[in-house]
Amino acid sequence: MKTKKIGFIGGGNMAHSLISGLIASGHPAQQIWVADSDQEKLSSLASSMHVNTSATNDDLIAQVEVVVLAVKPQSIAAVIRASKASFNKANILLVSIAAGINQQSLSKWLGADKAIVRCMPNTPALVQTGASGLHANQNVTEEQHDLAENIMRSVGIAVWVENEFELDAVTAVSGSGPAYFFLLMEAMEKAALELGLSQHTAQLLIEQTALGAARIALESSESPGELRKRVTSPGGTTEEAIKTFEQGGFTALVKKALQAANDRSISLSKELGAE
Ligand SMILES: NC(=O)C1=CN([C@@H]2O[C@H](COP(=O)(O)OP(=O)(O)OC[C@H]3O[C@@H](n4cnc5c(N)ncnc54)[C@H](O)[C@@H]3O)[C@@H](O)[C@H]2O)C=CC1
Ligand SMILES: O=C(O)[C@@H]1CCC=N1
Repeated sequence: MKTKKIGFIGGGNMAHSLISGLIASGHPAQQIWVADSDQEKLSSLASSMHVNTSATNDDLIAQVEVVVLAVKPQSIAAVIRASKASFNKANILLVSIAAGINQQSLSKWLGADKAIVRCMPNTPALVQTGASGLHANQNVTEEQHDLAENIMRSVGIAVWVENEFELDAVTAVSGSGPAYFFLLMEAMEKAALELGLSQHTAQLLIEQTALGAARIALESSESPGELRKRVTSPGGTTEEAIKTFEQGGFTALVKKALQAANDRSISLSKELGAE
């Protein structure tokens, strides 16, 4: 995998996370190409990460064996259509990370015989703690399947889903998921300031607590519910906080929020997909 040439069309937030993670995991920067219509962004990416840059998307496609399409969902159709001739190159694999753009649309724009992996990563790839869901179409060879998995594995965990619709749920759970935890951290920080802690102390305690909770959940065989009970002493402080969360409809609200993200992934595919 280390010898594979990987190209990123779009060098924004998610490409930055993936490229940083790839380099940190040992993938040579010289084997990575980036193209971005924003020249300033491209230059800053090249100088901070020492990756190759391509003047155009077509130049990039000519250089690499796998293209990770990392532009906004609204730009996917135009980007693929504009480079369709370049994508005709043999044995090229397209990995799309766009939310809500389905295999059917990608195949229509690119060609029904093309190898496509639809993937939903997340930004913790930046620190090699990413979580990705992947789905391959029928044209993806075993080697390409392993290649896509290896790229995502080098920046975290990678899970294949059998049914493509599961990627809408993956998007709602882990694609958008980091933002939910950040929202909770933001809210906790505001509350901590009101309780009299300094910003520095509050931030330090909250970040370490989030890390500790995630590590215990990962390393323990107990469920989050059981782990929560271990913190919750009868008649104690946690019980009061949990009661307050539930009185405010916390669990129901989380369900509603994830459903909304899942539904947005589906509606994006209708709004932006090929007819
Ligand atoms: N940000 C996130 O947490 C996640 C994002 N995604 C998906 O990743 C994709 C990219 O998202 P972000 O990185 O957040 O967006 P972004 O806006 O930070 O990056 C997109 C980049 O594409 C460039 N671009 C636009 N048109 C282009 C073109 N024609 N050719 C080459 N480059 C072009 C822009 O200049 C920009 O640098 C989206 O489709 C999104 O759904 C998936 C998982 C998580
Ligand atoms: O918000 C979005 O649409 C993208 C996809 C998952 C995370 N960010």
